[in-house]
Amino acid sequence: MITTTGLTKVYRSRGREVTALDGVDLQVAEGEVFGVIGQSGAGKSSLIRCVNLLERPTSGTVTVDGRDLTALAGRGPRAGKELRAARSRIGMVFQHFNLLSSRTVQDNVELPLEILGHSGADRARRARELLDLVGLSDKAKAYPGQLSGGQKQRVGIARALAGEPRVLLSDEATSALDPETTRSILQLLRDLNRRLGLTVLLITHEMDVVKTVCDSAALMEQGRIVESGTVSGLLATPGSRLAATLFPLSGDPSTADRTIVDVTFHGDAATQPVISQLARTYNIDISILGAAMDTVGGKQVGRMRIELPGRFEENVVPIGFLRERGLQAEVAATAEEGAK
Ligand SMILES: Nc1ncnc2c1ncn2[C@@H]1O[C@H](COP(=O)(O)OP(=O)(O)OP(=O)(O)O)[C@@H](O)[C@H]1O
Repeated sequence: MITTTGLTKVYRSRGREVTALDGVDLQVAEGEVFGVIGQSGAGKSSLIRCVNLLERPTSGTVTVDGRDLTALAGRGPRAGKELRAARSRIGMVFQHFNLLSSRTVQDNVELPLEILGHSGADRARRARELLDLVGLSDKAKAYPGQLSGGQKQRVGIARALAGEPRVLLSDEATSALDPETTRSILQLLRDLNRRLGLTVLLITHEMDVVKTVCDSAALMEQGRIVESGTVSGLLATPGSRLAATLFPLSGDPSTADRTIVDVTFHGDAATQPVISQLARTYNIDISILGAAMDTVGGKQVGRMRIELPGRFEENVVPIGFLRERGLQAEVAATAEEGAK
C-alpha cells in the first residue's frame, strides 16, 4: 500500500546541510498497522511528511495505493490538483491535534470536506457519522477548548477519515497523552484498521505503542531503516535489536558450568508447556532468570532467559529440543567467548 524507494531528504539552511533521510526503502502492506520507531532526530517526522509529500523528497520515490506521488508532484500546474486529490485519500493525525479553536468539533471534521467541495448537508451527515465512529457524537457542538486531550485526538482522527482515506498516517498521535488515554486511542486506531481495512503507518518513540498495535515495525537511526519486518518475524530473528528492546531480558552471561539461553515464544509455541517438557525429557533443573510475555498485535509472544546446568557443549541436545518445537533459542554471550 505504501512503498518508498531510495527516499532521501536533505534540508539546506544557512549553508548547512542535514541529511534527514538517507535512502529509505519502506514497504507497508495493505491493511496492516506499521510502526516506525526511533529516537529524536532519527528522521521519523521527515519520513511521514515525505510519504504524503507535505515535504518534497530530495530524491527517491513514494508510491501510495499504486500512485507514484513523487511523479504527481513534479508535473507542472495540473500536478498540484492531482496530488491534492491523491493526498485526500491519505489521512493524517498529528501529535498536537491541529484543531481550529474557533470552530466547533463538527466544523473541524467538516473542514476537509469543505475543501473537497462537498455540499453542506452531505458534510454534516458525514461529520456526524465520523463523530459516531470515534465515540464523540455528543460533542459535535463543543469547541476544542472544552475537550480533553484524548477527545481532541478523536476529533483529529475523525477529521483524518473525512476524505475516506485508505491510508492513515499518524505522527506521534499519542505522545501528548497520558498512558490510559494512549491505550484508548491506540485501541481506536486498531478498531478502525480492522473495521475499515485502513492501512496505518505510525511513527513513535515509544516501544509500548509498537507492542500494543503494530503488525510490523521498522527501527530508524540517522535517516536509515536499520531493521524492519513483522513483529513476530523480528522476534524470531536472532540478534534483532527491535525484539530485544520490545522484550528486554537481564541476567548474567553463561559460564563454564552453566549455559544461559534466551528463548523466544510466538505463535502456537507460546501456549505449549515446552519448558516443563524440556525439564522432564532430559531430567534437568532449569532456572528462569527473567521473562517478558505480552500480547503483540493480538497474539501472545514473549522471551524468557533460562539457565541450564553444564557448558554449552553439554546442552546442544536440549537446545535442539527447544528449536524443534518451533521456539527461537539463542545462547546468551558466554563470559569469555562472546555469543555462540
Ligand atoms: N525543516 C528542517 N530544516 C532543517 N533541518 C531539519 C528540518 N526538519 C528536520 N530537520 C533535521 O532533520 C533531522 C531529522 O529530523 P526529524 O524531525 O525527521 O526526526 P524525528 O525522528 O522525527 O525526531 P523528533 O521525534 O525529535 O521529531 C534532524 O537532525 C532535524 O534537526
